[in-house]
Amino acid sequence: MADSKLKPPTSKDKAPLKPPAVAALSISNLQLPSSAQQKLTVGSNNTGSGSATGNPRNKCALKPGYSLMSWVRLCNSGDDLSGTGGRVVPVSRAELAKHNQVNDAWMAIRGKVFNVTRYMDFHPGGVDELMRGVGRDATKLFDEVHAWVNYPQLLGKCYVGPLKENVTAKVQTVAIRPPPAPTELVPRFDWIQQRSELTLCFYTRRMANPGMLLKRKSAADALELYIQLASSWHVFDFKLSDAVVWPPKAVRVGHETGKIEVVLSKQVAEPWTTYGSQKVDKLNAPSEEHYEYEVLHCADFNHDSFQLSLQSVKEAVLMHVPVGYHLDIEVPHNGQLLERSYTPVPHNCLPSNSAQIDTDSSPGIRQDFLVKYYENGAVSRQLHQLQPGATVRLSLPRGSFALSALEPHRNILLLAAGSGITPILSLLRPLLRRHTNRLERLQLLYFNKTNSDIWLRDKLQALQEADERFTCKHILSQAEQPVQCGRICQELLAPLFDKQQAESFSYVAVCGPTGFNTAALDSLKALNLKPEQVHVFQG
Ligand code: HEM
Repeated sequence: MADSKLKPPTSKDKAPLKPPAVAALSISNLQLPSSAQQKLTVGSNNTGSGSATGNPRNKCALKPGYSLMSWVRLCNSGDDLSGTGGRVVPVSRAELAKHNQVNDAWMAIRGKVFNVTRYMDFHPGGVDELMRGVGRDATKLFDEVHAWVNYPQLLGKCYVGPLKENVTAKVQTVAIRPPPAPTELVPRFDWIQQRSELTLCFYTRRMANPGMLLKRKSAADALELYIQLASSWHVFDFKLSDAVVWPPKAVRVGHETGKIEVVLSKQVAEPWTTYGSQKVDKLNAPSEEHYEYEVLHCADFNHDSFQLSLQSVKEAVLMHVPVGYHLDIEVPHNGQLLERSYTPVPHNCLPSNSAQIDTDSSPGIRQDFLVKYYENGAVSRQLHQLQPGATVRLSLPRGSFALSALEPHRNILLLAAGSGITPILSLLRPLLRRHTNRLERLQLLYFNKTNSDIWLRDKLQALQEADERFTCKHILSQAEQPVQCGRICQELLAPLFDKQQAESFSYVAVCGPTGFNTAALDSLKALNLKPEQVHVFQG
């Protein structure tokens, strides 16, 4: 009997039916899906053009040392892969055309220019194929070959800047976004009302970890709501029966239930016969990728960090960031735009002395950050100088953390170093409040140089006292007694993965600087943890 898997390919087989295995890779969080790794291991030993996945397409054998893992390492090495020294530089088409050599290769995809010079030898389709797209807008070509490839993540560190005069490309971002897979979830809408309130409800899926962006419109009976599910957006454009008060009275996003509720006060308290009407578009992403925010508060937090609280200008948007996702803060400097990723800090984690500032503003109108100040860090230096009222821009939520991946795990270890604590903080509450497969143990090992570098010690201590399942251990590299002294290494972690122990950890989330993340990943691999048991956030 013929094995269908071994059948020679037909031209139909070449159509992009392949599951987007590569899309699961995240540079920003260093997570390697097992399938991607396998593919690479085999691919790098191949001599022909056969595919490691058994998918007989035009994949090339990669030279030793040019695996996907090596690319991830290079991306996290701090090397300047974009060649712009971390600056975002707008690029004209004429300028783009000049970078068309193998040793100087730029490429535009969906209005963004990437320097792919260092990626050449890592490209699974080979150098010659990649060269077909350099020096020009390669969006169409890229999509024809492999629309599913998650290039924003793979090339995140190669980003040069936006392609100038790129109005059409911006529109294309919306239009060309790969259509959702047939199984893709579409949020279900429902509504309920009281005399004075209207509640809009959206049901996604358990553990969907949705993001949300609510936009005020000029008319008081209209609003736009965008729901983010992984990398896709669903847009609900509402025309309500009557006027409502902005901002909403409450917004609730259930991490576990996947349910979103937006509670609006009616301007006139009376029963409505219907909520109004809405148009849904499941392919569109918000047309704007950045939103204006003004500084509410910028004040030192400890000897080398500060708290930055931002509020949407004119309260125009309300944003809920999915657990483990980050926002890019864009700040102008000398005619250029500097950008860096920061994970917002949950309100309940903020130092209590910041409570004087506007704590009651509707959740999501405000975003709070703890920022480490680097003497040579252009972005942190700029942000530190901001006065209340100054404006910056925030991107849409970005990331690829899958909360659902943690659902089967009841013993979870968190490894954080320095300011890498911020994405970890966003996990604490959702994990401890999880009802399904209730957590047994959540342990945080928090690595710092000295005591004075520890962020939010009191808050972590209070959580430990409030919930016996949570423990936090501080590990200092320049220790003052009596805390534990050390650095991340296999010996330190080994006892936590002793299979003889009933409570050995089965999942680890890591966030710190590159060196820390790499050391953690190496140690965890040596302790036989599989890629799907580890998530690394970029520090
Ligand atoms: C626009 C010019 C490009 C061309 C003509 C091209 C061509 C190809 C070809 C022919 C393959 C083998 C296809 C196959 O497996 O069937 C391939 C694979 C691949 N390319 Fe490209 N490529 C281009 C740009 C890029 C860029 C910019 C990236 C960076 C993110 C990239 C990442 C990949 C990856 C990850 C694979 C493996 C895909 C898989 O396993 O399914 N390519 N490419």
